Formats: sequence, C-alpha cells, structure tokens
Amino acid sequence: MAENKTQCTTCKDKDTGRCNPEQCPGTTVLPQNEASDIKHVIAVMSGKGGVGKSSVSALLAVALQRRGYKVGILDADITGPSIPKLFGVIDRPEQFIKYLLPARTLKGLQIMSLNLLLPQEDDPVIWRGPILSSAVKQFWTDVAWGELDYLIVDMPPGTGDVPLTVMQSLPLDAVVVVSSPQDLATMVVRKNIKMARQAGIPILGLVENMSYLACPHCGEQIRLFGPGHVEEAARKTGLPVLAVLPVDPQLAEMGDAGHIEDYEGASLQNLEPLVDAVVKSAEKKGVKGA
Ligand SMILES: Nc1ncnc2c1ncn2[C@@H]1O[C@H](COP(=O)(O)OP(=O)(O)OP(=O)(O)O)[C@@H](O)[C@H]1O
Repeated sequence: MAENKTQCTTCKDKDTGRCNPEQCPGTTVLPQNEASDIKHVIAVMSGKGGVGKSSVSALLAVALQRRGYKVGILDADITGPSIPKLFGVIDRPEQFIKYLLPARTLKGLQIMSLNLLLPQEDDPVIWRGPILSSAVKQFWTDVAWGELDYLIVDMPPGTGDVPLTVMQSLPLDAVVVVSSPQDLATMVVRKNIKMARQAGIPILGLVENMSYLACPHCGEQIRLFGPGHVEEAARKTGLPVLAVLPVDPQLAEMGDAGHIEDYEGASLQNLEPLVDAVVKSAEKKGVKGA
C-alpha cells in the first residue's frame, strides 16, 4: 500500500500537514507536468460496477462547472469507460508538443478516456493489470490538462490494480464512495472505504444512487430495492451521507443520448451537498473560487 499521505513523516507540507509529492523523497505520487495546473483532485469510487459511479462523476463535474469552476474528468475506468458516451464526445485527443490534449465537451469540460484513443469505441481493451495501470498514469503525466480547479477521477469499480495505482500515483485530495441501496449493506463498500483509509486519502462521504423512484403522480418515494441502508452504513463507517439520488429515467436517457451536460433533474439537485463538500475540501486546501 502507498505511504500514508496524511501522515507522511518525510516532508509534511506546512500548510496542509499532508505529503507534498514534489518535495517528498519517499513518495510514489506523480508530480504534475508543466502543461497542467490542477488545483484539486477528487476520485469517485464504488465497490461494484453499474451502481452509477460514472453518472455521479459526470454530474459532479457538470455541477461544479455550473458554479463557474474549470473542470476536467479523467476516466480511469479503462476497461469500461463511459465518460465520452455520457457527454457525446467522439473527438480523438490531439497531440500538443509531447502531450495529448483532452477532448472538450460542448460546454467546455475537459475529458480524457481510453475510449477516445481506440480505433472503434466498441473495441475491447484486453490488457493485463500493469498495462492498465500504466495507461492511467499516462492520463496524468502525458496529458496537457491546462488550468483546472477540479479534476474528477472516475475510478474503476472494486479494489483491484487500477484503483490501487490511482491511489498511489495520483495526488488525490479526497474520494467519494457511490453505491446502490443493496450494495451498501454488503462488505464491498467497506472494502472501498478501508482501501482509501489505508492509503491515507480523506473520504468526503457516501452517495446512495438509485435509492427510490418518485411516483410521477403523487411524488411518493417508492423503494424499488427495499429500504436503503445508507444511514446504517454512515453510522457504521462514521462517514456523512452526501446525497441520496432517485432512479431517474431522464438521467439514463440523457446519458445514453450523450446529453448529460443538459440534465437539470432531481439527481443534480440532490447532489448539491456533495458539491458543497467538494468545494469546502478545496477551500480548506486554499483553492479559491473560479
Ligand atoms: N440515478 C439513476 N437513475 C436512472 N439510471 C441511472 C441512474 N444512475 C445510473 N443510471 C444508469 O445505470 C447505468 C449504469 O450507470 P453508470 O455507468 O453511471 O454506472 P457505473 O457504476 O459507472 O458502471 P461501470 O462500473 O460499469 O462503469 C447507466 O445506463 C446509467 O444511465
């Protein structure tokens, strides 16, 4: 496991008290390249696939951008990348001197994903763990991200090679854990939480996705998957619940059509406490408003 970045005894940044990768001789965290000035890095993780981690990453980026921040998304879900599809982006990243330029969404979010580099978007990525991990590192070292207030990292699900690489190699400021109601009761989420804690990365809190369906006639919340376990999970883990999102067919439709940037529905409104928590964590580090 990576050195504990909150308790680094080698460099300990005097302002934040955390490991400063640029001055720490013992760190494995990669420094930023000369073509990037990224102020705050947040990873979105989940225990299992399909719980809505990419949708939450995309909505978080959209919400931050609507508040006036410059935002990018690094799609670290190398074997199941869905960020380009959610934003309807197909442009191949261009080369700029020795760097790759991220693609831009219609409203100006910057994104980098392996899917943008494949000859066909449905080509499978049949790579072994070390190659997957090195691709993620290159999305940090070889991409000219420019000036960003926030970089959102859409992690692959679980606790395998690639999430471990992201935690060890990228200077994550915090993580957010997304899960579905059934998933929260299981140990997969606790594994996620333990992994982040062992890596010394602060966890902002929990997001329960697909928690309920709001009846279109009376607004009653129908718990399709039975009662949520988010409060219990919050109590057991000591983490705050930052958002409880409904099943929203409009979100799925707009994501499938590549128009998630135009989404205005309930999931975005319910995500506001998460956005506040992200901004607050950045402000603590000294990142000013855009
Ligand atoms: N709150 C929601 N309401 C309706 N549909 C949703 C919601 N959240 C996610 N979905 C849909 O569920 C599917 C999976 O979502 P998403 O790709 O965000 O999950 P994921 O956890 O990132 O999956 P993977 O790990 O496979 O990438 C998508 O079709 C998405 O549109």
